[in-house]
Amino acid sequence: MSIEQDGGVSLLDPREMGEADRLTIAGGLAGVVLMDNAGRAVADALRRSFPAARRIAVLAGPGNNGGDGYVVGRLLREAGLTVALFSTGDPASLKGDAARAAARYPGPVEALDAIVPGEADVVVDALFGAGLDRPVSEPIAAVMRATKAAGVPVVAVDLPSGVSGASGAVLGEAFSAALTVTFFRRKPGHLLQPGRGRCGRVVVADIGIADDVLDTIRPKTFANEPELWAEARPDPSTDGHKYDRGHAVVFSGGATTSGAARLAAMAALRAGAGLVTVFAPPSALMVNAAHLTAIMLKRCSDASALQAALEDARLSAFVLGPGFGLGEPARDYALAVLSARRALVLDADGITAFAEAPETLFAAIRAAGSPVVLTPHQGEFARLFPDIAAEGNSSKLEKARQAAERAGCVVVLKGADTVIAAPDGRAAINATGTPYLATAGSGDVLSGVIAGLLAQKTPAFEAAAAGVWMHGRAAELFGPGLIAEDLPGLLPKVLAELSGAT
Ligand SMILES: NC(=O)C1=CN([C@@H]2O[C@H](COP(=O)(O)OP(=O)(O)OC[C@H]3O[C@@H](n4cnc5c(N)ncnc54)[C@H](OP(=O)(O)O)[C@@H]3O)[C@@H](O)[C@H]2O)[C@@H](O)CC1
Ligand SMILES: [K+]
Repeated sequence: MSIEQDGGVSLLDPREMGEADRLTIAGGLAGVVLMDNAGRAVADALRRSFPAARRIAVLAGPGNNGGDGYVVGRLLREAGLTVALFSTGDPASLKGDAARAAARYPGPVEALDAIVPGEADVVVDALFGAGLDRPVSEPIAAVMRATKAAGVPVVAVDLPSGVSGASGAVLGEAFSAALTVTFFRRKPGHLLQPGRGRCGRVVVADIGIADDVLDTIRPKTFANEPELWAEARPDPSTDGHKYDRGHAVVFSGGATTSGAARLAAMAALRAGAGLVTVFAPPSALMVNAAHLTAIMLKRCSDASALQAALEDARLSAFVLGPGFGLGEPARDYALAVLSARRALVLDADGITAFAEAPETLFAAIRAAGSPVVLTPHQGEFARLFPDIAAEGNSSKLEKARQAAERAGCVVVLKGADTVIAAPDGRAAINATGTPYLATAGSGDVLSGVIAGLLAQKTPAFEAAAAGVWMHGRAAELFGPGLIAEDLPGLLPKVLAELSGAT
């Protein structure tokens, strides 16, 4: 059994992980063996990451996460390290596998508040894992604060204590780990913020749970990584005609706000659309003409002109919103594209334009049945889904899922941990990108990339997920000083990476 499991892209919430555990035990592997394997994986990862560490403090909680801690303590002692173990309660009150692990621990068990964190080279956090269900309160929180203040590196078992595995929320006090060792598959809390920022490096350990338990569990939450959508990506076959790669259309706003459409159009072209046209109102024709070369330009003065243009069935994917302006034209154009059953990316003003009448939009999306992707940031999301946004207890993952189900289309809820959700319940959490992506026009580029993939017939969920990943990866390749204009030009490098990798 190797320590590091490939992990795969599936993410398991605590309930699903419990099922993986039960299925494995029902298949004949004892729970105590799973716990032993978990503890061994943590001990090994710790020794590899901190080879010079000699004095280890283990903080053990009241459940099975604490049980893992007793195993770690025992194995590190056997390896010749100096281990002190501090427990939240009387070890005699532990149950099941944790009680058995504690019984095999060969050293003294001290009270939690006896710890002097500065005397340890590494602290093992085995307080709470998947079972955390309420904020960490005093006196445990005080010990966590003292440990943090001492600046000793923390190795977290499964999750940094205080981080919810399901939502990434910080419940009360939480550790910031240097290394987190989790088991079988990552959990949503390892990717959703603020949890992701508390995990440090995440290692996924093989503890003997077979991959085929996933056939029964059928997880619907994923890390947004190429494995998730590699097969759905357009086939860049060499002998195709440009029309085989689709024709994307981006609607331009007026003369002074037309740059956003050009950013989206360039991104759609770089993402592989065969042709891209900017549809511009008469006032913005000249400024667009002055800036566009490979991208075509067409006058579109009102909804009836658009209706006429939609007669051309080759126009396959549309972007509406970037710099477009609010009000009636935005609504009319979106509804016209939907009634012509074309793929649509609705962003920015295109989303806000439906703030007063979201049901009109959702009904049109359902009637169209064509691929539709909404790309709101938090503020735009709250305009379209005010009740879902205001729900204090639901995670970003749940919010995006509920919104996708209600709207009947793919929803990309943007941020440092962008969530892409489909109406069938699938959701992916993205981790590519840098803080430099928070720059003017960055969202316009994203909508263009997604439209470029939709134009090539990539299904909506995969197009949105791949687009978000590629957008973030482009930013990573550029680094500091990024502006939105840089992003489309970086897409060829990203595509080359993907072709090499998949
Ligand atoms: N599943 C698997 O495949 C495997 C799982 N394994 C390991 O098991 C871990 C999950 O174990 P778990 O379910 O016992 O939960 P865990 O995180 O120990 O916490 C539960 C305890 O904490 C308590 N409690 C909760 N919140 C609290 C708070 N704020 N403040 C105070 N107390 C609080 C709660 O108390 P109660 O609510 O009953 O009062 C209960 O006693 C998992 O993370 C992994 O490390 C591995 O061994 C191998 C295979
Ligand atoms: K922990």
